[in-house]
Amino acid sequence: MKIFPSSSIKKLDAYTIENEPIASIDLMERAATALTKAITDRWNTETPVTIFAGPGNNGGDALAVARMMAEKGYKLEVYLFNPKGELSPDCQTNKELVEMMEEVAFHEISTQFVPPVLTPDHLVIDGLFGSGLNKPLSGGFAAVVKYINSSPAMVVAIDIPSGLMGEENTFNVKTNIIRADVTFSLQLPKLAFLFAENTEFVGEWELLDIQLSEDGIEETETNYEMLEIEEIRSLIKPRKQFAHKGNFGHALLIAGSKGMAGASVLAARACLRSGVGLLTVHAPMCNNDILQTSIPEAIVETDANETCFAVPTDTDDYQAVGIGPGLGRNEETEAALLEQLEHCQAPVVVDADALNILANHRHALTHLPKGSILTPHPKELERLTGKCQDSYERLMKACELAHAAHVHIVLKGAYSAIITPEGKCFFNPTGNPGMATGGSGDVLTGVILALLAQGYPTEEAAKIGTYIHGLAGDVAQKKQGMIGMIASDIITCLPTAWRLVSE
Ligand SMILES: NC(=O)C1=CN([C@@H]2O[C@H](COP(=O)(O)OP(=O)(O)OC[C@H]3O[C@@H](n4cnc5c(N)ncnc54)[C@H](OP(=O)(O)O)[C@@H]3O)[C@@H](O)[C@H]2O)[C@H](O)CC1
Ligand SMILES: [K+]
Repeated sequence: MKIFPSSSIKKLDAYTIENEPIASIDLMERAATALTKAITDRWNTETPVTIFAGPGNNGGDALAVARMMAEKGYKLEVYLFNPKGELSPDCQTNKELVEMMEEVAFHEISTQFVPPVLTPDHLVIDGLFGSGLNKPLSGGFAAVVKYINSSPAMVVAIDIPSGLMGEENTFNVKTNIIRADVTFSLQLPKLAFLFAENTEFVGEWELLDIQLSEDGIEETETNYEMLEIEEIRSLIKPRKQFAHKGNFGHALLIAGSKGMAGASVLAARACLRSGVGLLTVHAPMCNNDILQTSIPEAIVETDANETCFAVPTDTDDYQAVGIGPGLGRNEETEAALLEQLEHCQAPVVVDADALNILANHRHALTHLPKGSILTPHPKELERLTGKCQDSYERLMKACELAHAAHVHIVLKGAYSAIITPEGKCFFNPTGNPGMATGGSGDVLTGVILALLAQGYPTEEAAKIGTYIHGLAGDVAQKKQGMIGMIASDIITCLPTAWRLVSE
């Protein structure tokens, strides 16, 4: 599913209006019908409703919703803010329609605004500004937003909370943004919904289909997309009847140190549960017995060092390498890692301590093996790129890094982003907060490593791996609950996740 910037949404509206064809006012009617259904499905006619409408089409939507809800018997009060004495044509039309309705208490505000009483029983519908917002709110509009935010009422935002920009909010005035409980967004999600710090404004979000032109969506370019199960399913290669383990690659995992054997065990198990033909784990001597007993399916190759990765190994026989989980960061390991990366031909998944070491040796980032993937969480990314103020800046910096280093990046978190060297970002919808637990990242490394070893192109390996990892987390959450689940449960649920997308 594509995610468009506000400018493209305007063009898409225009495309739909011209090519469906549909009159602009009828498209608004369609949006309002979907909004009214979504709102009236959740709140009954007993709910006192106060609607705040702005001068543009977001306000037009709100006024049309007011009319439709009044027709259904809701008790409504409507405030239309028109400080410039100028409304968009469709907003004007809907104003005239709602003004005529006796059952609606309608107020048009040009200067003085006496705020209505809002109780915990009230539902506020925010239709002040939508995708047409072009600067942070200030003055009278900011005062209205603050009033709504300070009230105990439930707040539903139309399309996007008023005051929130669709993409970048780094320099926005946070106190002047509506804090919605629910956002009913039209057709497609906005990039801003995917950033953790905007949850306080967006609340729960739901998409409403208003049948914008499919051709228009198809033709309009964007760098942002949400992954969907159909795409992932189409990428997974079926196994041939006469397949043997040689067809599914030999992966090398370089992981673990004294006290951190667990990270290597988790990554190795996840790799084996993701279809790899063979797996060798390169580990310090002290972890040999642990690995041999806990993962009989893996081959163990011991490092010459007792406690850490210290001697690079030959990677010629492997189709992919995973490096980093539980590796530690001592000097010997640093040197070994840099040398290992320099001489490796196979694509590498670089995670955890390997990323932290690279942060101290950034020059090494620019000669990583072709097809490599970095899997940082936000802190690890910032060690590589420098501090970021918010998720948008972090995403932009990750894009710059992917471009400069010619690597793919999986920026982990809710809606993990898979970033290509060309600057495309694919957001992952699977996963849940139960996965925010130690070892969860090691599992992802193992899954992606398995896919690279099986010969999946880098972008596909990153997309499938991230999606499946989240899906396994969702299956685990259903079984164990968010609080009780641990990283091993994600591995246990990998087979179910694979079946869900491949059968
Ligand atoms: N396809 C769809 O998604 C559909 C969307 N609809 C709805 O339309 C809005 C977008 O409507 P638009 O008219 O483009 O924009 P807004 O309603 O958000 O606001 C535009 C007006 O707001 C003024 N403005 C912008 N920023 C500020 C600000 N910081 N302070 C004060 N005023 C501001 C702007 O005036 P300018 O003179 O600055 O240009 C405009 O007057 C979308 O979100 C949906 O809700 C359709 O109804 C159906 C299809
Ligand atoms: K809004």
